[in-house]
Amino acid sequence: MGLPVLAKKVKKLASSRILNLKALLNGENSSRGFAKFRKNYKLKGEIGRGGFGIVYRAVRLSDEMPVAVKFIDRRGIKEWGKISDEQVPMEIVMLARCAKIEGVIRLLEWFQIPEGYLIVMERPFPSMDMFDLIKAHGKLDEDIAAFLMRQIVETIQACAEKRVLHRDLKDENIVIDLVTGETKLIDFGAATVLKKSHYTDFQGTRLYCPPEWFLHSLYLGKEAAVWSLGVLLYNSVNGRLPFRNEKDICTAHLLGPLPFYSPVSAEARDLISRCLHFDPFSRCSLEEMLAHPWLRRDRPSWTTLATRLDSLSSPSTATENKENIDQDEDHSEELEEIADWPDTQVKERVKMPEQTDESGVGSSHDNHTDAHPSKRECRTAKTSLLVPPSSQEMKEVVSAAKTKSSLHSSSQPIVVALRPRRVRAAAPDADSRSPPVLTALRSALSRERKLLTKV
Ligand SMILES: Nc1ncnc2c1ncn2[C@@H]1O[C@H](COP(=O)(O)OP(=O)(O)OP(=O)(O)O)[C@@H](O)[C@H]1O
Repeated sequence: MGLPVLAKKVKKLASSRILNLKALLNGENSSRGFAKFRKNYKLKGEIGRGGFGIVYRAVRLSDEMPVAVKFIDRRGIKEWGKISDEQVPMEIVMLARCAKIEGVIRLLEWFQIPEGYLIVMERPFPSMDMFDLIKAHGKLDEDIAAFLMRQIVETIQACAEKRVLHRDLKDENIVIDLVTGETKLIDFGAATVLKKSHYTDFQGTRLYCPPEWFLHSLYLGKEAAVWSLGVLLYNSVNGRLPFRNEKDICTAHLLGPLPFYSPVSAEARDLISRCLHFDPFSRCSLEEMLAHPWLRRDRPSWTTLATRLDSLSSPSTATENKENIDQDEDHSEELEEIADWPDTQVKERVKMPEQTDESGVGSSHDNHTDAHPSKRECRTAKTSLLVPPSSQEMKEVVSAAKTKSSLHSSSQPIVVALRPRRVRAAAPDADSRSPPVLTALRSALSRERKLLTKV
């Protein structure tokens, strides 16, 4: 059985198992951990899901605080750690270590149930993840990208000081508070203790992964993080990822500078190229990133930037993305009985299998130039099922790319990267022409007004 087929089967299996947990959450199999959870929180709809977990929107009953609840399946937990002598998933240990870091989502508490763990986190309201923000606008205005990136780099640096390495930096894992513009790093499912020596395991997202992993099956923590930040930055200002697969990641440097598909300032290009340096020892450091003029430059406030976001939204993108904003309308009655939901109504963030060759190596023809973006909208987000290519395969790729680079004409774009696609249930919407950020803010304000009148 080929790897992609195997990966699909495992994901399908995991996903069908996760769906059965709706029954568990409604008390049919209720355990002590969950009974305690039910007493304090009210579960609402689903926000997203990955290979071994689902994230739900919920509220804390004592003060109506919006929270997010992540269920992680015990069988998908790869690394464990300890908190006061209790064995818990590393995800919880790492989140707890970062509790005081502004740019990291705040862990409120966790519950153990026989099937896994429920992690309760703060949920900025209204919020949107960076993937949805980029998707809503095609790409980000450089002021907005820099405003967000500066916070993200500072957060990664603060995590490093706590000896936490996130290992899955990507647009989907950055939640943006739409009122303040603050970024919150989420999903510490691949995180581990930051060490000085190299790592030989990886569970993050492969399109954000540095070449040394594919070439040598090892990487250094901070150097790999800087690479991922470079991918994120390129993605923000371009609206697409720089690399399509491992082959692109390992050989793009042989083919000249990365192509840009929209006007991007020389300063931004410079920072991107410093982060995406093939040699990890020549890559810039986190400190150098923060000292770079593109990140240091004074930028307008979030209030100004948010209006720019709205004026950029076309009615169609606004319609498509309005549903992705966490608006927290009170659907509590209909959402309480999650088990009754037909699966088609669940707002899915299903990861589609990538349509390029999965291993990314050894393909006989390179299709950088003849790529049809429409054919490659999908990607597999997690690399957990990815086996590193053999060194023989990589040698073939590198030698093929060297031959190609001598033939390469600079007038041809060499990398056509894909935008990931997520499947979502379409929601009927009366106010579909409002730009998403504005609509979310309006709804937040009206909710606040309602609360004030109650008082
Ligand atoms: N605390 C939060 N506040 C708001 N939204 C959140 C929060 N946590 C998660 N989300 C939303 O849920 C989505 C999935 O969360 P998360 O990445 O933690 O799940 P996952 O199961 O690990 O997914 P993946 O397998 O893709 O990494 C995020 O992209 C984000 O949009």
